[in-house]
Order: sequence, then structure tokens, then C-alpha cells
Amino acid sequence: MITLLESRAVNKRFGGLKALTDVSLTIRKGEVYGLIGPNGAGKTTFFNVLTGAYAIDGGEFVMNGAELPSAKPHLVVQHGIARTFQNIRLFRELTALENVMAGHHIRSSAGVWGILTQSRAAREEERLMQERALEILDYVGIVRHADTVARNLSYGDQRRLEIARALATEPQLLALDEPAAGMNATETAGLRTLVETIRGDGITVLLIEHDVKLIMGLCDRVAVLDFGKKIAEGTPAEVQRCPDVIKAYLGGHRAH
Ligand SMILES: Nc1ncnc2c1ncn2[C@@H]1O[C@H](COP(=O)(O)OP(=O)(O)OP(=O)(O)O)[C@@H](O)[C@H]1O
Repeated sequence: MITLLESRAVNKRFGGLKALTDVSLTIRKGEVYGLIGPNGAGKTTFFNVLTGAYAIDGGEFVMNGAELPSAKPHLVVQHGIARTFQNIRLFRELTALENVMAGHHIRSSAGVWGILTQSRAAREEERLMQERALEILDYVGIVRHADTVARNLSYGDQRRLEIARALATEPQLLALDEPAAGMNATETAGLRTLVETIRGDGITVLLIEHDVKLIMGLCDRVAVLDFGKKIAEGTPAEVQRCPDVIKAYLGGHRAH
């Protein structure tokens, strides 16, 4: 098994609150890795420091053997990491196609100068980008909505569009923050099939999810966070039997 991403003793504080304490985990190439835990456990914070939205306070992330820059989202994308958000963040007034092309521009080589001058090379690149964006929309199953404005898409299709936009950056690691939140059973089943296809095509998936059935069915391995610390790691079946995990989910003041 080849390691794709390692977090080494990652720490993040918000004032006096330790949101992540020495979180170390290893994600292997080609797996679906689940990150679970009760509310406020630090899952989204982990995504935010990984993808450069927040500066890291200690430790490091290593992707393909190279240390990731801290607090530099654009550079993290160039290392092959793309993400979606817990609360959908699309360009609501742009079409589905335009949303995916926005993701693609991050990889564009024509650059701003080429786009401004509309050079032939830039126009050709734009055409290829549009072709590729349509392929990606087809891949996630919403190409028929290519010209629909994002805010008019159904909830499930907006989530698919977020995934399409992330895929447009050609990631090696796709990080999905609660992709099934708010989905009905049919949409969730469709999402599961899509993630399985993505894994089948060689893209590693890191998944935050509260839907236990989805986690159990989809993930190769899972890490459990509680109060910012990793309390378990293993296959979903192993983790489910772990006494600390049962305590974290069932015990005390937080119901989830
Ligand atoms: N920007 C921030 N400023 C201050 N505190 C924050 C910030 N972001 C997160 N926190 C705090 O850090 C802790 C971890 O939050 P985080 O959102 O990472 O948890 P989570 O596991 O993703 O929870 P949920 O499942 O509810 O989304 C919480 O106590 C939260 O209030």
C-alpha cells in the first residue's frame, strides 16, 4: 500500500480552545478514508488546516512525500488536493458549466494575461476547458443541467456540482465535507455510487460524514476524532467495536 497523505501531529488552536491535538493519520492511495466523530470533534477544522483555509499551529501534512504549505489554498490545490464544503459554496448565479470551468481555471496555463488578451492559444485552451467541463458534468451525472444556473439545481445536484468543480482541478485526493447532509435516501444512494466510481478511477477520497450506514458501506478505513484527538483508526467494523468510540458517541452530554 502506497501512502498518499500523512498528517503528523497536527495541532490547531482557536484562542484557548484546542480544536486539534497531535492528530496523526495516514491515507493510502486509492482508498476511501472516513473522518468521523461527534459534533465539534474537529473534523471540519482538520479539512480547513489541510486545505490551507487556516494556518497550522503545529505538526505537518505530507502529500506524496512533500510537506504541504500552510494557509496557502492555491498551492494546496496544486499539490493535488480538492475539497467540497459542508455548506454548499457554489457561484449561485453562474451556470453549472461555468462553475466547473471556474474550478478548471486554477489549472489553466494561459493565465490571466492570455485570458485578457484573448490570444488564439487562450481561446483554444478555453474551448478545451469547456469540453473537459462537460465531460466532468457528464461523469457526475448532471450534464443535462450544464446551462442551468446553480441556484436552480436540486439540492442533490448542487452537491454533485460541487464535486464536479473539485474534480476539475484534477485532484489525487478529493476531500468531501458531509456530502450526504440534507440528501434524501435516493440522492444518498446515488452519491455512494458516484464515490465508488471516483475511487474506481484511482482518486483517493477523504470523507467527513455523519451517515453511519454510508460510512460503513463506503469507507475502507476510518479515523474517529473526539475533542480534537484521534481516539481510533481502522476498518469501519473495527472502529465500531472500539470502547472509546462507543463512549464518545453514546456517553455524556452530546447526543449524536
Ligand atoms: N473559526 C473558528 N473559530 C473559533 N472556534 C472554532 C472555529 N472553527 C471551529 N471552531 C471550534 O473548534 C471545534 C471543532 O469544530 P469543528 O467544526 O472542526 O468540528 P466538527 O467535528 O467538524 O463538528 P460538526 O460535526 O458539528 O461539523 C469546535 O469547538 C468549534 O466551536
